[in-house]
Amino acid sequence: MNFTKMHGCGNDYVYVDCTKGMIENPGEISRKVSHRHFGIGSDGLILICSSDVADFRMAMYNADGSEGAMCGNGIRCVAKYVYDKGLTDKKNLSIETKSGIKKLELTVEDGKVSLVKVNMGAPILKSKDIPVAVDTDKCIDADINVDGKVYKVTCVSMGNPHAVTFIDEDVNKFPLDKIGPKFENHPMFPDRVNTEFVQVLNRHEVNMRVWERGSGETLACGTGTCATVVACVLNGLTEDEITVHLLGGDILVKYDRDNDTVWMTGPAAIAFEGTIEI
Ligand SMILES: N[C@@H](CCC[C@H](N)C(=O)O)C(=O)O
Repeated sequence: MNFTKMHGCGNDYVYVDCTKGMIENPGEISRKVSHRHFGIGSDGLILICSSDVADFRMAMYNADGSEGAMCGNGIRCVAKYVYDKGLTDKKNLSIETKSGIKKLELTVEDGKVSLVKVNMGAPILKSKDIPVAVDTDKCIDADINVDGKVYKVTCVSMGNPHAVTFIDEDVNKFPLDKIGPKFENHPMFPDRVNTEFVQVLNRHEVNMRVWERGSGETLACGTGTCATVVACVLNGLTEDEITVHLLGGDILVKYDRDNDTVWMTGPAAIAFEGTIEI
């Protein structure tokens, strides 16, 4: 199988061009290629497919083989892949995902995509649609007891479920590997959850670390940055356009409340290419 290893702010996936034919058992292949010691090493697998309703279709799988409906860093990399490799010459693309069709604007420098702006659509706030098992219509600044400690969470779906947790301490010192899995598998989240731990720096910047459903700690999460900015705005903590600092780089997110639309802008990069026997 030919592959291209790409990343958006260090959130790395193995990308496979399936425009001429699908691969079988993508979940199993994702588990295999993602392994950092016995595989290629990645946060999961992303398939680039043809679409009947958009320019391309993206299918994404986490490192544990589960399928995700949307991937913010992944969709920017798909845009770079199809443009840089000449599968399209369009700088305005539509990409079908399991959470709908997303529109993207590509910035091209020296013939290569450097930055991608994505219309991520409207955030989903209704508890039952995220899903979050609480008896309130929305889950904003709600208490959650994890490992004997009460945290405040705001839950948002950007096509996939996120629990945004604001913390006062230095996010880099937070014991994510211990607490992250407890959020992911907490009974409040029937489909498991991606959790963002967020330290607000000022009204224009936050630091964020993420524990992703199905992949563990990653260096960045695009949908997670969008959920974070929506949560920041809903809790009155920041302006509606802010920079999210992640372990792997920065992403700019704007929550346009008037049009109930989230915009995400960030980089996409190719790390290396190769062939693997599967
Ligand atoms: N890294 C992603 C999100 C990937 C999917 C997630 N782990 C899930 O299961 O929902 C991003 O950049 O958005």
